[in-house]
Parts: sequence; structure tokens; C-alpha cells
Amino acid sequence: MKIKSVRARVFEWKGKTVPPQGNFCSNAMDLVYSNTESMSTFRFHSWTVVEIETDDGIIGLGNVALAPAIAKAIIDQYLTPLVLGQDPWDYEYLWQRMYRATHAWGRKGVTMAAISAIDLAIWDILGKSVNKPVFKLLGGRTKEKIPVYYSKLYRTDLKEMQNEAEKFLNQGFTAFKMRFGYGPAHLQKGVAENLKSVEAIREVIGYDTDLMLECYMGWNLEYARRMLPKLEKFEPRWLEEPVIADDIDGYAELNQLTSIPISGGEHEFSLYGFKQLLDKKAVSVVQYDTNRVGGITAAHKINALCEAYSVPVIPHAGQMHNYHLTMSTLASPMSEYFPMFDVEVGNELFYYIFDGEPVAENGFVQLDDNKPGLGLSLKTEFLKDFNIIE
Ligand SMILES: O=C(O)[C@H](O)[C@H](O)[C@@H](O)CO
Ligand SMILES: [Mg+2]
Repeated sequence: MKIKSVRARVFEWKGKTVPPQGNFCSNAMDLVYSNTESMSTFRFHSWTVVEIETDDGIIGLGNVALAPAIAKAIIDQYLTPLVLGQDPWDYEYLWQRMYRATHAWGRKGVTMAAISAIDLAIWDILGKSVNKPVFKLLGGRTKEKIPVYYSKLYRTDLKEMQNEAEKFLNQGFTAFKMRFGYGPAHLQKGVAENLKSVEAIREVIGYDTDLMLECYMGWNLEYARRMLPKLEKFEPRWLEEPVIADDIDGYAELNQLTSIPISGGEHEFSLYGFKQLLDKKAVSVVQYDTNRVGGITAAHKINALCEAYSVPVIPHAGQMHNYHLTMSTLASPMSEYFPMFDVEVGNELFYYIFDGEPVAENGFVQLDDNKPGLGLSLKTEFLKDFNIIE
């Protein structure tokens, strides 16, 4: 079998979007932005879809959500020539070709995301060529079904947040991730607002549910040092991305500071990036995203590394490319889950582009032993809402 063609298209959403609200989610731009629309730099309103066709007519689907237009350029100009005419079963060789050919400028960030998209499409081909789901090629079914945590609860009106939490508690979720809206720029008032929001959610979900707290890189070390002791009484499952991804020593200090586990990894890349996080005990939960970190080839190695370090893997985002990694290892106890909503941040777009994404039932998602490859196909229902760039 040989790779005959690679097609990368950017799906630009032009449909309805929920307008951004101030203090929606703390993020890295809060410290440098004057107005409240700091979240604008963290909206994902387009997505690049990669289709790789083999000489015997199998089409593999990959995807990338980080800087989609740049990722497409990297795929078209640099990665496609490296895989054309090659055997997809030589996936480690192909991965190393892509990683090393771009290493001078690409070992972190969008290039790794572009490599991930090609790698996802290759693994989709491998599964389809042997009529097996990808997780069966990685270690098989380690769980009857995958426990997931409900992930949204962006900072809005506290009553609205409580109503949202109650609605999904009633749908059987037993774990919830909420977002802080305030950080260092918002001073003591912001500290009080942050604590009020956690209190409000705990009031609804109680203490026999998991509560995860998301900062999305919006705090700094000094602020997180102050906040963590105040948060202990709420018994969070973890505090996520309190500082920017490069502040690995900051992560490590916070991870030892209190009883609250620090999580991160959705903005880290490659096996080496996670070796560094684990060697420094910087995180207690690893959260790579398989469409960013280097694809399935890289994520599978990181799963083994996390097993050796006894650090759980709970991938960012849910989405099929991550569910196969969670299903195939005991190192991954659960996955994130974004329900389908109107397009807001952009994580929701996955549902508007692909068919096959599992819908949670009673706090679990299920994968099909008989669905080959990743189990995704392109949705036609919303094509009119996309501007598609070849
Ligand atoms: O952990 C997450 O779900 C991510 O940080 C999300 O993408 C979100 O919080 C930012 O868009
Ligand atoms: Mg996150």
C-alpha cells in the first residue's frame, strides 16, 4: 500500500457564534490586554481537515485545530512531499521524517499539530486497511466504556453556571470542569469572584462529584501561590494550566505546594516535552491533545511514559483521536467531554465537521469494536456554514 495523495482543507466557520463575554475564561492574554475581550486570541473558529488517499482507495481522515491555515501551509509545503509514495504502515519512519525534516523550526506548536494531522490520517488508514478500530492496534479495549467529565462552565452569571451544572448533573455526569474568569489583573475582587464561582458550583454538584478547575494559562506563579491554599477546602480533582506552558519550574513548585494536583499538557508537544514535565514532577495529570502533540504515534509513546511514572493521562478535548488513546491504556482513566453547543470558543466545531463523535450517556462514551479506523466521516449537514479553503 502506498500514499497516493494528501489533501488539506481549512474549514472556516461562518455560521452563528455565541458572542464573547468578558471574564469568560482567564487566559494568557489577560496580563497584556487592556479590554475584556482577551479571550479573542483563544477562539478556534476554523479547523483543518486532512484526507490521505492510498493507491488502493482507502481514505484516512486527520484534523488540526491549532492555527489551521498555517498548519495547512506546513502540510502542503513541507509534510506532503515527505509522505507521498510511502507505505503508511511505516508510520514511525514517516513520523521521524516529518519531525526531523522540520526540527530546526517546528519541534513545538503548529508544526507538531500539522504532523499530528498527517499521523491521525495514517492511523485511520491502518485501521481501515485491517478493518479494526485504531484502539485495537494500540492495546485494545481496556475499559467497558470511557468515563468522561463534563467540560464547559465558562465564567458567566453564577446562577446561569449553577443551572448549567444542574442540567448536566441530571444527565448523569459525575465530574465537571469549570473555568475561572479572573486572574492577577483583577486584584482582590477577582480572587473573591473566583472563590464565589467555585462555591456556587460545589453548592449544586456537592462533594461526591469531581470538580476540575481551569485557569487556561491565565494566572502567574505569585497569584497561583495565593489562590491554591484558598481552593483546598473545595477539594478540586485538579487545577489546570495555572501558568503559561513555558513556566515548567512554576508548575513544579505549584504541584508540590498544596494537596491540589496540578494538570497540564494541552500546550506541550512531543515525547520529549512530556519527559521534561514528568522528570520535573511539574504535573500530576497529563493532558496532551493527540491532534497537537504529534499524533497517535507520539501519544502512544507518552501513554507508556506516563504509565512508568504513574501519572494519569486525561487527554484534552475528548474527540475521537483522543478517545482511542484513552480506551487502549490503563494509564488513562477518563477523558474530557465537550457536549455539542452553538459555536462559542470553537471546541464545539468538531461536531459540525465530523460524523461519528460519540455522545455521552450517563457520564460515559462508548467506542465501537466494529468501526474501523478512527470511526469518523465528514458531515454534510453544516457544509453551508463553512467557507472551505483548498
Ligand atoms: O481544557 C480545555 O478544555 C481547554 O483549555 C479548552 O480548550 C478551553 O478551556 C479553552 O478553549
Ligand atoms: Mg485546558
